[in-house]
Amino acid sequence: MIIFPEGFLWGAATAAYQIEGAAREDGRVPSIWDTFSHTPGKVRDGHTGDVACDHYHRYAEDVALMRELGLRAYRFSIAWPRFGTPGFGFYDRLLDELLEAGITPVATLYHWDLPQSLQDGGGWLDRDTAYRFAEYAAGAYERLGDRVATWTTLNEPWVSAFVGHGSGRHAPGVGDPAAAFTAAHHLMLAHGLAVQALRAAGAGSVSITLNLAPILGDEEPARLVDGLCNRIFLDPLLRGVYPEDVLAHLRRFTDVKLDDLETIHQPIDVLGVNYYSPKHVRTDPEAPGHPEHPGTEGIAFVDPDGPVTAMGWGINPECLESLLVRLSREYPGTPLLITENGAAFEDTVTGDDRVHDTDRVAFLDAHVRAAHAAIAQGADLRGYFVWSLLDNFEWAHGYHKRFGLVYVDYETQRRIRKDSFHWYRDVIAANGLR
Ligand SMILES: CO[C@H](O)c1c[n+]2c([nH]1)[C@H](O)[C@@H](O)[C@H](O)[C@H]2CO
Repeated sequence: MIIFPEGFLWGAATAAYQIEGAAREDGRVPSIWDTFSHTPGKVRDGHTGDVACDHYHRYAEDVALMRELGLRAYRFSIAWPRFGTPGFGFYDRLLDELLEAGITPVATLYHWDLPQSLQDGGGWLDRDTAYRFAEYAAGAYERLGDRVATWTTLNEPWVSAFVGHGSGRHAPGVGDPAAAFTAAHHLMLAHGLAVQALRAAGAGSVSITLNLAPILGDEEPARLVDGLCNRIFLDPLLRGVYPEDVLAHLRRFTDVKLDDLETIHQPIDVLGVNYYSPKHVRTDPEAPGHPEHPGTEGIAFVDPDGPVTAMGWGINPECLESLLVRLSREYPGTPLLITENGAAFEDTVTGDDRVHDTDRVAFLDAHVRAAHAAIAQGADLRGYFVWSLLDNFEWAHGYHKRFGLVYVDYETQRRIRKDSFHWYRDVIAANGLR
């Protein structure tokens, strides 16, 4: 029997644009993802978050599913586009429902849905946006701070910066390496300013969530890509410095003012870690480089061999274990939360109205065991959040990729519990695995 520490925070995670819908309801203003998804060719089959899982209206039913799971915590994001509108009252209703169900709310302030009006003013390429974010953070705390247990400033600044501004595969759809590094810096500045604002308002627990991945393969390219993906955020946020190799690299692309490190380096109470899969690289003089990793000419990003998920991502629980152990040794003193781990597989509803997602159960089982192995090696891991509670809008893939413990029939909005839902319910009840 594998038993987790007493009080281990078993959770599930979602994000506003991916599940809420009600895109134009109660005063919600457009975000960059409304603009992006309504731009032909950006999202598969023209899917948008206009309706999504209709969670804005069905939140009580979804919290009942969380209660049935026995979730200790629920990670969701607050839509900045609803801030300052009548629709912001949705979060009062959601929080009251969660607390009534005995579920600890973990709120992300920014999960990629920047108000389009700020994008029109430069977005993350404009330093001013960082200050607007801190004002939003303080205002959200004023409204909801009495009920949110942990505030997460940003979800995955690497994706916002390098997928949104490097390749342009995500909103706002900019394809410019210099813009990517500038956005990355301003996002970290936004984090630091928001932490200061949250602390000043009285916030007890503050965090940030990073997507982190071990970089496997040839040593030299792996070191560079580790710098561009992992250390470019970990070091400023947790050490107050840009790593020298990363600084030299990013200076090839941008002369953005970088002397904000004291602001960026705010003490946080927990580091959120989103882990799905490692990256694999090798030296290849012919390789053109990767637009989401600017300056990687001569480095090939290799497809994983072995089993993959429906996203084509390698299945490698051992890398979760090694990542958590590395973080605890190289960045000691910051407790960790796995804020996302999960997998998309081709789910089908069988005649008995079930979804026998054995692949997902196997994936989650292996990664929960890896998390436990990391704790056994000293990692201060406080919790594990499955991505995701519900099937939902998977960004540029639209609704074609299903990550949920609960299947969503988007035609009827019916929720169907997958086998992984029942498996996870039993893990939480046992606080571990057989
Ligand atoms: C490489 O995976 C990234 O870390 C990552 C994967 N995911 C994420 N980040 C985002 O935080 C979610 O909004 C996605 O829905 C989810 C599934 O794609």
